[in-house]
Amino acid sequence: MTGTEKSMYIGGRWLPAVSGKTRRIFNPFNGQVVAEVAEGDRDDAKKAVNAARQAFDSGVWSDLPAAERGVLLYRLAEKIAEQSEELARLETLDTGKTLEESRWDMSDIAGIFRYYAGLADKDGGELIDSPIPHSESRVVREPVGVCGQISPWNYPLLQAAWKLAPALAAGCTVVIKPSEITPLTTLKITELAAGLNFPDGVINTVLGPGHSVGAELAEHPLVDLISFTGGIETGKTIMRAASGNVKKIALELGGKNPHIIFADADLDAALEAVLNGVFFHAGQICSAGSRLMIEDRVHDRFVERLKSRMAAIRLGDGMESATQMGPLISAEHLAKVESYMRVAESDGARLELGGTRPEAPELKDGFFFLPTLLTGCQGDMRIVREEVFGPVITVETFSDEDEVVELANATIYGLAAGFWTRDADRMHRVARRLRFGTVWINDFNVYFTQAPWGGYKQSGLGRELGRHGLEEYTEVKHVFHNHRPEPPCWFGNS
Ligand SMILES: NC(=O)c1ccc[n+]([C@@H]2O[C@H](COP(=O)([O-])OP(=O)(O)OC[C@H]3O[C@@H](n4cnc5c(N)ncnc54)[C@H](O)[C@@H]3O)[C@@H](O)[C@H]2O)c1
Ligand SMILES: C[N+](C)(C)CC=O
Repeated sequence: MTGTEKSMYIGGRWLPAVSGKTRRIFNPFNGQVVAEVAEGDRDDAKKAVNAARQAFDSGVWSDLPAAERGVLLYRLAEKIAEQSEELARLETLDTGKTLEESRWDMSDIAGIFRYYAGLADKDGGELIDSPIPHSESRVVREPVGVCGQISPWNYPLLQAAWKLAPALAAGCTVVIKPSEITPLTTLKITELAAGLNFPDGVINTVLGPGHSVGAELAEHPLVDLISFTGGIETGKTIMRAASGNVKKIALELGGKNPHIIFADADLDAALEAVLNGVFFHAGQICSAGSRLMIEDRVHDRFVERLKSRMAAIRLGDGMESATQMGPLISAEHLAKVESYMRVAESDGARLELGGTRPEAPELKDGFFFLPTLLTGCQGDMRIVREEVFGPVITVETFSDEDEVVELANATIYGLAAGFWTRDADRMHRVARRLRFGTVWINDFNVYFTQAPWGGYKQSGLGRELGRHGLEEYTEVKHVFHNHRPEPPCWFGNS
């Protein structure tokens, strides 16, 4: 690690925490310390907000022609692409996910910055057909202002990029806070950005816990928008905190995502999608298809095949090319996933596979949990209703379309859902009826920069990615210009 990677970046300077505290960052594969970083608190967050406020109000970024902002974002994208292998390795060290997954993320991330670099100058506003003679009516989009951005540990840099790129393209200034346990790649791209000509105070990176640094960003009266990705309960806390100055809020929260297999589906392709849908990053994905719903006519056959494929998944060090699934993020999270096995058992679910930590001696120092399959599940079981965020699949059966749509929609979540069928009419019917922000037909867990991402119901507010992701960071202003003002005489003549 270099000196700068240990500090926070505030107002164009690398700074230690005001308190002088630091935090150790661990590799979830073996529990070894991989870095030590500054551990900020509310004072550091306040400094960063003030720097972002000053930069925004000075117009040094927001008044720049959007095309020029785009050029800088494009340069940052190129730096990310050049350094993608180092970034991917850092992400794997920090999260335990396989290097192959981290490489995909990094390639996506460079693309996200390129996309918003290109979009920055594409919205020149809109002329409205004014009903008032001799007047002009225009609608323009302007940057919201200072944005607090809080990201989670499962996709540290990807989720940060979904926030940073559109906010900067829109002309906002930002204070980003990565998860306290996975700050390394966010620090690294801050370093890359610092090497370019972003004006001081436009990008500020603060480190530290959610309950202090994150809470300060959510509460601070000089922050105009808070964008958060993480758990539902934290999202609710942030909504409450943001109400003090009626901040704009963007929330990307959890999911419990149905993956529906109709009997007429291409079952070979569906089986692969079920595996990808849950066992990427050991199931620590907001859109994991952990709630599998199989039509009863094909249930037994599908479950047997799934079980044997799951049993063959190779666990190990994300850095090794043979590894297919890495560890969970931490000992605490492992304990939480494990505790769900007792919940499942008392709910009456049948354990078909896994359900414990692996016994292999080479995995003993990591936070591993075996790929786990639970059958005989019902929609009202806690194991089906709650987000486990681990390598765990629950299986329910159904016998017709109405039944499965009703069951799938009976959840507080609404992030994503997918279904497999060869029936074209059913594709339209079911896609329309599922109440989720993303619906996949004959696929699962597909997301890309050009299409919006976000949740219905308690899975969130607002959208990231695509043009919608840029609009989140703008205010809409109506400018009315009367070219021939005449006295209205409403109150008589003077
Ligand atoms: N919808 C999506 O696109 C999406 C993407 C990734 C992750 N997620 C969700 O994220 C969750 C896992 O991430 P996590 O465990 O890091 O979530 P988390 O809610 O515990 O933490 C997320 C971030 O919020 C901060 N935080 C915690 N308490 C805070 C508070 N009181 N005020 C302000 N900030 C606070 C944390 O420090 C961290 O940076 C899962 O529920 C997952 O589904 C959703
Ligand atoms: C949004 N996504 C799928 C990249 C990560 C969710 O945890």
